[in-house]
Amino acid sequence: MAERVPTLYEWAGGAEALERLTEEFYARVRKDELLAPLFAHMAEDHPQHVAVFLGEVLGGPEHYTEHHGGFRHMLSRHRGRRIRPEQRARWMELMLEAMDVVGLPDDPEFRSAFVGYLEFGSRRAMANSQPDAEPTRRTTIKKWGWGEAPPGTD
Ligand code: HEM
Repeated sequence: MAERVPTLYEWAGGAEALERLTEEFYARVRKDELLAPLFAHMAEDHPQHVAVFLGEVLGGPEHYTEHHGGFRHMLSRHRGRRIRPEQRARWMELMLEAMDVVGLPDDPEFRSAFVGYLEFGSRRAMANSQPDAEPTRRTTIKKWGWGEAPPGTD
């Protein structure tokens, strides 16, 4: 029987690896002139909550849905923030740096899948943060997988 393909969450190193990622990322955000103003009032546990959210997206436990208000709560935190394209681009840049610094797996299969999600999520966050954003029908967190290149792909 074929072995089960690990989830992106498992491959990344689980909750602990994602927490290291978001701690490193928000340390950079706090010092960044484009992003710091947007996050000036974030709670102490914001990095940890985003790690839990990402874990759920990547196929880990559904703890953001069960304990942190779920998809609609995440949406409400972006609403009205008017994220600008250059802020989104910087957000991606700092995420990519943080991934390398904390040593997330750097195989092409994992990175392309994870970065694919971050491009998707950050563009959705930016769109939903505009004052004229269309209401979102989705109520549950979207899951992300390996896409075209699961581990072991030639
Ligand atoms: C894949 C992309 C993204 C994900 C998964 C994500 C996830 C989240 C989550 C889960 C929260 C709520 C945290 C909580 O429950 O406490 C949040 C809040 C927030 N996000 Fe995002 N986000 C993304 C992209 C962005 C981008 C691109 C920006 C801006 C450049 C942004 C700005 C914010 C801000 C300002 C908050 C509120 C912070 C506060 O509480 O003061 N997000 N995000």
